[in-house]
Amino acid sequence: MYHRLRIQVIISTLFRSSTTMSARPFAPERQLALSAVRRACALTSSVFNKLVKNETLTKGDKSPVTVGDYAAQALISVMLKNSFPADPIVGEEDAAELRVEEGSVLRERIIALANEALVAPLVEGDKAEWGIGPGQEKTSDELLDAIDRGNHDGGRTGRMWTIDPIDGTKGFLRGEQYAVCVSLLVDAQVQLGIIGCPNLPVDASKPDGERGCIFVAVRGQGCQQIPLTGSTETALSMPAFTPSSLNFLESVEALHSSHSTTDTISSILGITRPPLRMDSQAKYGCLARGDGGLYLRMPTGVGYREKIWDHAPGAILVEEAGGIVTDSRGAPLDFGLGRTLGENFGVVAAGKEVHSAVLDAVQQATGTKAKA
Ligand SMILES: Nc1ncnc2c1ncn2[C@@H]1O[C@H](COP(=O)(O)O)[C@@H](O)[C@H]1OP(=O)(O)O
Ligand SMILES: [Mg+2]
Ligand SMILES: [Mg+2]
Ligand SMILES: [Mg+2]
Repeated sequence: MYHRLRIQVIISTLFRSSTTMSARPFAPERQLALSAVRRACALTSSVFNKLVKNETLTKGDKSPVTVGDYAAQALISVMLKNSFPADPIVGEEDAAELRVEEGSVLRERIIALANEALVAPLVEGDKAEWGIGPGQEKTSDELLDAIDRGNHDGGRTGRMWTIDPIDGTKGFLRGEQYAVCVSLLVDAQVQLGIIGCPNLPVDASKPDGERGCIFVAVRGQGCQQIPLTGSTETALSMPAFTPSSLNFLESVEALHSSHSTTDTISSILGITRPPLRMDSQAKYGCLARGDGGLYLRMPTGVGYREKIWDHAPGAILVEEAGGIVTDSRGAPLDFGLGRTLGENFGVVAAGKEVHSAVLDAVQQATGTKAKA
């Protein structure tokens, strides 16, 4: 009797844990991508500390970013290939320039950094079968091939990952905000988004407190924040804003998003609080947790096409935290057009309560026609 009961308890415990694991779509992808982003954040922080802070490479020199970009994309791509070998990747970087520089200091640095990140000891949640941990070095050719696996053209159907190994390069060089960004698209819909922000305060009300957060969202499973150095997950949901309590999140770089257009929109909406300017997709994470009520990205001119890796991870964070993300005409962002979002009509991300008022204001400010 005692044995039967014990067996039943064991079976039901096993059943419960296996159903919770298998019942959650994209659980393996989430776990692996979290680990990859965490490792890539450690890599990029070490590039900053070793090469930028002590000015081994000057800030005017593009190479520290290049080293970090390539090495982080190689690392993430190797990890994705180990577990999901059939999934293509739309990554920002490609290795063409590195291939002609065999033996160069730059290339050797990149290989060493990627391998250092791959062989770092396993932490909670990591699995050796992901091809990480001691002894898991890759050759130069394997790492260059991994970078080039990011050459996929994108498209309307099938599974594909996006990687932006360092988003917000200007912020990275200033020692301010930047982000490591990964997403999984299935038939052009974002199903998983992960953004690692090594320099972002864990709590916006404590700007001098602990720094380093990861934001993660799976479609239908909400948006969570996890400290970079821990595993405690905090569910995020956007607070309800009204125009009087709203403030903008926008790019630091006026070339990336028109500050003057947002100023006009701000006065149409009667917003009095100053904008919160920061680089990178950290803005989407901050919006999801309520540090600001509205992220606007208004084109500064014709010609620039937004890239899918610059918006797919962020968009799902905001949607899963209860917000709405569209272009400035009210149309959904289309991640099925290829590597870019096609024609660029900006981005409007905001809470449900204010999104349509913002679209109206954008229409007034720019003379464009917003969809109902
Ligand atoms: N003219 C432009 N308009 C909008 N975004 C741009 C433009 N030029 C570069 N970007 C991209 O903006 C992102 C950073 O945005 P933010 O200002 O919000 O931090 C980067 O991915 C950067 O791409 P890239 O990595 O190729 O430089
Ligand atoms: Mg980017
Ligand atoms: Mg980038
Ligand atoms: Mg770039």
